[in-house]
Amino acid sequence: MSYGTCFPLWRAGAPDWDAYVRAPFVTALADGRLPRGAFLAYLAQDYLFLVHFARAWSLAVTKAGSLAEMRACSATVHALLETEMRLHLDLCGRAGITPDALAATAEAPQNLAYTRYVLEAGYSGDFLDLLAALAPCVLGYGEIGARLLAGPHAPDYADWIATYGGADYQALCHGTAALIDNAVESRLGAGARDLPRWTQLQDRFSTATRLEAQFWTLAG
Ligand SMILES: Cc1ncc(CN)c(N)n1
Repeated sequence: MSYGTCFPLWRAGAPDWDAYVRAPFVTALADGRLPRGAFLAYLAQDYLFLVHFARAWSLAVTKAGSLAEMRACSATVHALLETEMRLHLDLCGRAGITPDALAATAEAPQNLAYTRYVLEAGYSGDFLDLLAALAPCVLGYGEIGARLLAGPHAPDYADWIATYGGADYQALCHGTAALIDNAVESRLGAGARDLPRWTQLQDRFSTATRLEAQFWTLAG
C-alpha cells in the first residue's frame, strides 16, 4: 500500500519502519495468538494515545496555512474522536472496561514518550514538523490494516483489522498523504527533497516511527 509521494520517501528513509509495521504484536494479532489481556492492555493505552493525537491534530488546525489545510486537519480530529476511539470504547465495553476506567489508566512510559514527542514537534516546530511527526501514526496503521485485511487472518481481532483496513480509514490515509504532499510543495517547492529542511522532516518521521515500534511493547 502506498500513499502519496512524500510518504514512500520518508518511509524508505526510516530505519525502524519494518520493526513498526511487522512487529511481533502485529503478527500475533493477525494469526489470533495474541492473548486477549495483552490486546486489552494495548487498547487502554491506545485510547489515551488517541486523546493526545486528537490534541496534536487540533494543534495542526492552528498551525495550518489555509482553510483547505484547516478543514483536512479538523476532519482528522473528528475521525479520531468519533470513529477510531469508538472502536476502543466498543471493544473495551464488551470486556467490561468502562470509559471512566479507560480514562483512569496510567500512561505507560512508551505512550508518554511518543505522544509528548509529537506534541512538542508541533509546539516548537511549524506545520511541516508536526505533519512529519504525525504521519507514521496514520499511514503505518493504514499499511498494517490493508495488509492484514487482504491476507489470511484469524477472526479474534477482525474488528480491529476491518477498522484500519477498511474504506473509511484508507480514505483518511489518502487524504493525509495528499495534505502532506501539498503542504510540502507549497512551502518548499518541487525540489523539496534536495533541501536541508527535508532532512529535518525525515528525522521527525524516523523518530516518530521508532516510537511507534516501541509502542507495541507496552502491553508485554
Ligand atoms: C500508537 C498508535 N499509532 C497509530 C494509530 C492509528 N491512528 C493508533 N491508533 N495508535
